[in-house]
Amino acid sequence: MVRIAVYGAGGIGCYVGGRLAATGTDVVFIGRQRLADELAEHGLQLTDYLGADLLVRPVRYETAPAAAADADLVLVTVKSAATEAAADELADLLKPGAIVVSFQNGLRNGDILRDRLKDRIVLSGMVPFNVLNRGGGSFHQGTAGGLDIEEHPALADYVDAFARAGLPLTRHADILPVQWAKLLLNLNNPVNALSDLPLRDELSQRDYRRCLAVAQAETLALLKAGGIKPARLMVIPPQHLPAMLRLPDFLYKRLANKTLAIDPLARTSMWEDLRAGRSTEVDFINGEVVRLAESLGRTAPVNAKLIDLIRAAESGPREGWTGSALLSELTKTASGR
Ligand SMILES: NC(=O)C1=CN([C@@H]2O[C@H](COP(=O)(O)OP(=O)(O)OC[C@H]3O[C@@H](n4cnc5c(N)ncnc54)[C@H](OP(=O)(O)O)[C@@H]3O)[C@@H](O)[C@H]2O)C=CC1
Ligand SMILES: CC(C)(CO)C(=O)C(=O)O
Repeated sequence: MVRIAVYGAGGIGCYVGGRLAATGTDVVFIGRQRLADELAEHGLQLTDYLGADLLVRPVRYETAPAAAADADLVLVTVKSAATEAAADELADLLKPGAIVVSFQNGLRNGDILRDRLKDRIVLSGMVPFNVLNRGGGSFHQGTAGGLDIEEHPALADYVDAFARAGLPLTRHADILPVQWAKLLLNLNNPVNALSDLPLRDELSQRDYRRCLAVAQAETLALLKAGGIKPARLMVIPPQHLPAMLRLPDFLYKRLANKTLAIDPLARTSMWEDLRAGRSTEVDFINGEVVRLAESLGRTAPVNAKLIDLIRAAESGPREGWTGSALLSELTKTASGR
């Protein structure tokens, strides 16, 4: 039987690993003592937007990296800033030929792992859905989706386990367009974190959506200039996202109800980071847009401004931004005022 290790088992790791464990796969979770204690006390409870409710108990949750030593497949689910350290911890431990998958946001985590984990198969993956850590060992999937992953023949041994877990793997010959498409959606992370609202409430307000639209429009123009075509992850093609976001509320809601089920609990991972007083992944999301712009001899003022605002929020509490105040800040920036 294959053994799977989840390295950095927080929101995504506990949820994905938990769904696998709930359907009979051998999973070891590796992460922090506070979660080890929570799961020892309560077990791992997994709920989703469709009403699923699973309890996994007992859970093998370890805090020492060595617990990954005999894994055939390692799912890396630390936040992006922790990837280098995780890779260094795993480098001398993992079996040669072990498969390591980055199920993280951003574009660079796979490369960071690949550089440090020679003789292993390193693949990039993408998690399209939202997971909320509700505390007490309870994790909630708030939006729809399976898992996307870079194609490799060695994945054949795992496809059934993920399908059984209700998280089927969609395999891609080229994952970069998928990662860029996800990054376009993650441009909402700073807007959501600054709004201090649940995702659904935030997206139901046109001014916040217009903030996201200006960040996406800036990014789409740069992708076009750079010859990068983001994949289509939703019914709406990526190029049409800003226009959809700018629709008046009643039209947007009508369209969103048909295409995008978000439950009222969902928040972004960046909101969770700000709330917990951690540094965020803004440099791995909006920072990629700024770097793309620089590589093309251009600028990305809206994304650069969002980075500045998140940095300020990381260094101290502040009331949530209203949509109109944030929009005026971003449009002032975009027009160079
Ligand atoms: N949450 C979501 O809804 C989604 C998240 N993602 C992406 O998935 C990735 C994971 O996010 P998420 O699960 O929310 O993050 P979490 O912070 O919830 O989980 C990561 C966990 O890893 C722990 N950790 C960090 N470094 C190590 C290490 N060296 N060894 C062991 N444990 C470690 C962290 O502890 P500590 O905090 O103490 O460092 C934390 O508990 C991110 O890239 C995120 O953007 C993608 C889609 C949706
Ligand atoms: C699923 C999504 C887009 C929003 O929750 C996300 O990736 C995140 O929170 O980081």
